[in-house]
Amino acid sequence: YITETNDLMVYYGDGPHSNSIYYNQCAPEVTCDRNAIYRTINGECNNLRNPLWGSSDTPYIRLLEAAYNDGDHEVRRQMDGSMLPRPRKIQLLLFLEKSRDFLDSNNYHLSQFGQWLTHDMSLLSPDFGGPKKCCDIPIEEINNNSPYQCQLVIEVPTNDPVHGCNGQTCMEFRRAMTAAHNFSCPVIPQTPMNQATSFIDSSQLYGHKLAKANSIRTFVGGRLITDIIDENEFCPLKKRNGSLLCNGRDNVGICFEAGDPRINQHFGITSYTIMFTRFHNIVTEMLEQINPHWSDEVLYQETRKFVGALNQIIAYQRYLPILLGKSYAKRYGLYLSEFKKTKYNPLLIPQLSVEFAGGAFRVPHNVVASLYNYIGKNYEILDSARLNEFMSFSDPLVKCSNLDNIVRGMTVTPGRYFAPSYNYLISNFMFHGHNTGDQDLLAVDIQRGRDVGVPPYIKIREWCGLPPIDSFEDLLNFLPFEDVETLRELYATVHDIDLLVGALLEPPVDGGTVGPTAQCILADVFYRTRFGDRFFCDVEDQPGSFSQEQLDTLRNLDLGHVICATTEMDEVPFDIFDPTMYSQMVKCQDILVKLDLSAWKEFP
Ligand code: HEM
Ligand SMILES: [Ca+2]
Repeated sequence: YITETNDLMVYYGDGPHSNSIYYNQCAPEVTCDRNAIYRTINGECNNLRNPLWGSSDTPYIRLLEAAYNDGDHEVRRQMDGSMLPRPRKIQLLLFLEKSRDFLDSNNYHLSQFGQWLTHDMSLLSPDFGGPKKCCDIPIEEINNNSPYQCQLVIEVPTNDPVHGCNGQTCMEFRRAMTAAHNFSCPVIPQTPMNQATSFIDSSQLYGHKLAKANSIRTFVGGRLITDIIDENEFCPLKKRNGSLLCNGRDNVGICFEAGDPRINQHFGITSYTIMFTRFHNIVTEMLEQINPHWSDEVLYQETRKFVGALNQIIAYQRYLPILLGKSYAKRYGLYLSEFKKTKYNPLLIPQLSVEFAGGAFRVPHNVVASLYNYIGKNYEILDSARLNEFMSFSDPLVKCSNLDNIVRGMTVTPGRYFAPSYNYLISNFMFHGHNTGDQDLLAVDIQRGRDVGVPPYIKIREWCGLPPIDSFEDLLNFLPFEDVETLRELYATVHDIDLLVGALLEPPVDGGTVGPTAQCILADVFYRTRFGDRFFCDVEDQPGSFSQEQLDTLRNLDLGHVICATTEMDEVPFDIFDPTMYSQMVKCQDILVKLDLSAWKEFP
């Protein structure tokens, strides 16, 4: 089940970790229309032999055996049988002192496009059943008999330098939904379920399931539903009550609906969803002008296909080279070429791995910056906001031109340099003001890895073919002495280190922003989501493949066109990830001429 394509290990679907039990015993029967020219909303029938591959509500695959103490769900132990170090303790000893923000040569769109892409591919949802608040259970009473959801709440030491003085002894954490617990499929060990479509198909905008997708369509002229506030178009408003993220705060008036439930998480992701919703409606109107005979359904699907392809192009042409390094991305088939189109491989399972969603793709949390600037038309700083205080709180976005000012700020402000740490605010006060209480994203990420049975760092490094590590001393080849000493203090042996901890400490690869272990796990998934996607933008000879002319149009578009078309900004950096201080600006009116859809004109 393993072949080598340019040295990259590719697991095929009949391998031992491909969840065949789920597909054979528990998954619904699906019949596919082989001639369908559009993707289904939930991703089914992309792979015609295994119609559920890549669709929403399917299990993540594992690259390696799950690491659980009891082979099912209990958090793994260290080699000497002792408990792993507490996640918050790891944050405090190893990372917190490095949590200041240094300026990067990329702007905020690097982190924001990254999160936007994550929400397209992965929704590893916590289980919100059981007790309302896990921290209501006294922390010393938590054990294996506690409600499943609450077994891994995060303990805050009493001498915590940040929270010790305010008396917070517990941070909320809920175990992930699994096939066995939440989808009545007896998969052992516990296997988390992906509620997103793993394909890069803009399902975070349109919905990962049909009912959601339909609920945000107007069914007129291909448009998505919007609400107008002060003459500007926003995602539709919904009631706060019952909404995952808006619910937990006082004084919140605005709560948006969109394809993905995380739209209200913070104003960066909210702004992106609003921009892409506006962009959909602009494109669909342009298509209607060119093809007045097209029905609502055709307009909607053609626009969805257009937007999905554009996001793939931004991901592979613009984002991945910065993340993984351009030469590596090219070498491993992750860069699109005009001359060599993507050849679809139906044997490749287009699922995300547990190691990716529960570990490696969280490393870029290290580029999330603490402060967001509102910047005006003349580049004056109007205001700035702490990220953590505006999580689940979109109200300020809809006032005056604030969305435009935030997006301008994200464009012209250098982002956070990829340091081996998360910023101080999300390390201590994430969701500040929310009724969950303050959280530590790094501790959550470490805990999530353990929750879903991610194997330890050294094992994964080895799987990646990196030089073997047998002792803490071996780590000195690439880690600073102090970090190795702290790791030695925290963990029983070098084989016990958590994936996220090791991957975050590794110095970045040449030309990229993540270390070699994260690079390898990310490459594995982005290879699958390209070559395992029958509707990938430049796949030829499938029903619904783009014409060469259409593809040429799409390839000339970028995130900058979306920003120009949907905000009041009248110029953007030539390279959209470069903050202006490093980059030349281009006028929106000049670049928007490229948004010319004549290649879509149909001659009846
Ligand atoms: C911009 C600010 C961001 C914030 C406030 C944020 C916050 C969060 C939170 C609260 C979670 C849930 C953690 C859990 O319960 O396990 C999460 C998950 C995750 N984040 Fe972020 N994140 C941000 C940006 C990013 C970026 C830039 C990336 C990567 C490029 C990223 C990748 C992920 C991934 C892969 C997950 C797991 C998602 C899933 O499968 O459900 N995030 N993030
Ligand atoms: Ca998707």
